[in-house]
Amino acid sequence: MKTSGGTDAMKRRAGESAASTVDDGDVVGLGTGSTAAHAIRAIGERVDGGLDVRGVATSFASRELAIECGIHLVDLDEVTGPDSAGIDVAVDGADRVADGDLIKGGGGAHAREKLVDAAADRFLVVADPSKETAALDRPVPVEVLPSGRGVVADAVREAGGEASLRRAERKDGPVVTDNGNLLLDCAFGEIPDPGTLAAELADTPGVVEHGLFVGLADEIHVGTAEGVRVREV
Ligand SMILES: O=C(CO)[C@H](O)[C@H](O)COP(=O)(O)O
Repeated sequence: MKTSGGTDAMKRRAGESAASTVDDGDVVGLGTGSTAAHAIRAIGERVDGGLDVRGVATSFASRELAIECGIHLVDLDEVTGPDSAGIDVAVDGADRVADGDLIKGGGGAHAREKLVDAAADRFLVVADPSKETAALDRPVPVEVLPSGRGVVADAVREAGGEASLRRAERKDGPVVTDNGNLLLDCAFGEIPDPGTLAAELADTPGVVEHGLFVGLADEIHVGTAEGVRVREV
């Protein structure tokens, strides 16, 4: 995604701030998107300087970037489950941040992002100030089984929303996720009770994962023109 130099600098500050908290020996969840990419590059620079970490990618894109940055990668199932190392910290971006709750999935990677971010001991959100709003107010990306898109769209309408299939920009047809599924962007207007909507979406047959991240974030790092604001939630 193309951003202005100013916004990109703010995203970079947020990414670098979160990357600076990674410790030697950590297993690190590597988020997706332009802000998370700054964090991945900053972790890569620390790896060049001798930091020993293992990364868990949340998407094809974050995997490619991590490889380019020299970060040793492991699969999620190598570090989770009984007697496993676990994930020490995950760093990921967001499309909206309100009261510590998030809308994610602008890049269509929220299913794997949620797996990794929720499994981490510490989940650090990295954002620029445009992502902060009083209420979650943009369409919620919902990954659906391809054959279930009509069923899910009907359920979204019954819940008071409107679902639109995300279409690809450079091909005729829909966006297909890294998991081979489709995406519905579901507009509900302002979401007064994200927890209730999250539970409703999760209960809908055909939904693989939705982009509401409720109560998962531990710290929000917001890059600004002056520096970085860090807030625990
Ligand atoms: O959820 C995401 C991808 O699924 C991204 O983290 C989110 O879209 C933010 O992206 P960016 O940092 O480029 O603004």
